[in-house]
Amino acid sequence: MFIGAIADDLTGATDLSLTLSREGMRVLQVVGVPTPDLDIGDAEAVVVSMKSRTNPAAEAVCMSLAAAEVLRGWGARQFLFKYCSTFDSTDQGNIGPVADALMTFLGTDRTIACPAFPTNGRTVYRGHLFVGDRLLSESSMKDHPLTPMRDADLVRVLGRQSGNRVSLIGRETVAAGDAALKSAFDRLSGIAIVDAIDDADLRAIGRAARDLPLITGGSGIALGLPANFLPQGRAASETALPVPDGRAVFLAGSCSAATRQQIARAIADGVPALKLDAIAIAENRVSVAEAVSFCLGAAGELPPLVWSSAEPAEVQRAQDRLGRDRAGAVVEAFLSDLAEALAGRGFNRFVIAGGETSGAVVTRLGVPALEIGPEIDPGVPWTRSRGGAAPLALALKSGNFGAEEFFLKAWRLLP
Ligand SMILES: Nc1ncnc2c1ncn2[C@@H]1O[C@H](COP(=O)(O)OP(=O)(O)O)[C@@H](O)[C@H]1O
Ligand SMILES: O=C(O)[C@@H](O)C(=O)COP(=O)(O)O
Repeated sequence: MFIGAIADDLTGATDLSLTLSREGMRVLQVVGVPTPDLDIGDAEAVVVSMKSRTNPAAEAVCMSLAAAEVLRGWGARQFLFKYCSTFDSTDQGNIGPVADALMTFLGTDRTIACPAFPTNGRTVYRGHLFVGDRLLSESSMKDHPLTPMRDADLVRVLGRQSGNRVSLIGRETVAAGDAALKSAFDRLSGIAIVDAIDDADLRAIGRAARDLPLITGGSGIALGLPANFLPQGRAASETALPVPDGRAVFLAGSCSAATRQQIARAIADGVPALKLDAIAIAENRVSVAEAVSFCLGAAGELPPLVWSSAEPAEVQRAQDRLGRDRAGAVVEAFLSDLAEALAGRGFNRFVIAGGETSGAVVTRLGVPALEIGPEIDPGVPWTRSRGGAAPLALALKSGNFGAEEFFLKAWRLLP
């Protein structure tokens, strides 16, 4: 086993697993902190998916260290802490506290932090994170329900979260060649935000990072890592992962701008849809049984969609009434109850939008591990459950990923 990765949410973990697998690595993604006796087969990278992004920092640290301990026991040669390409976090954490704790655990005084994912429009320049052409703080991430990002200066953002010194390795060093970049990493003390504006930068960073025990970043940071371990020319394999015949459902708890557009498009394309309201759920004015009947009764050709995704003003109203965490939790619990009920009624294909949402649903479905299948859109593969009950096909979409026609595109790609 070469790479042991710890991802702070489930969709982020599938995103990372897809990247490693497309770079030729045999990847196993596990859901939750695994027990040391889990059979990882011939996996060269194991990605532990957690649901720790918005937990209290001490809890996130504890879960991450437990995962690191198991990965070390399996012989991981390099550790990767994966967080969101939009650096989703608050001033309390969890990126800084988890990175600090992993550094101590691995006995290293240095690491890098680079959330860049240029294919999906996330670039880092002069330490500032851009989403498309906008600074992070001017993107729709400023209104995220759980981790509103209102500062694009990552040295400042991470500086507020970490006990380590946070510095910048700028693009001029990244572009200066492998030796210059490696020497910057060798001289580093603390955590360096590293600029990256395209995949060539990320591959250069990957090569220069070959001796770092710990790397932190988005999935893009993994582009250049497999080549440090694998024989040259190992081809990626994209295998379709069939599951037995069964029905499909779309579930969306992400309030991200891309997901809201994808929902509008699916409805315009004729997908039967049921909208949930967070306050109505909390006040028991809508029941899971009604949503189950809706899905069972959606007899047309296209799968049903159940969604709670809302504009920032509606999210704000729910949070004012219920509190931020409870508003999120009631929706996650509702969609998990629904998925569990549907899984018992012949549904075995789930397309789920949202990282926290996917984490809640997949945990409830009792899925211990995932195999990585073909890419639907950048950062989003089809996956198949491994272990647990009957195999499920799962497409777990990060809120802001995917083309406008994502839902039907994903469904049509199924074997
Ligand atoms: N209508 C709503 N009001 C308030 N919170 C909501 C609503 N719909 C969903 N949520 C919550 O917002 C959060 C969205 O996070 P997540 O699923 O990670 O999406 P993303 O991938 O876009 O970040 C979840 O906790 C979800 O339960
Ligand atoms: O890096 C990314 O952007 C994704 O892999 C990711 O982590 C997104 O998180 P969610 O938007 O919460 O799904």
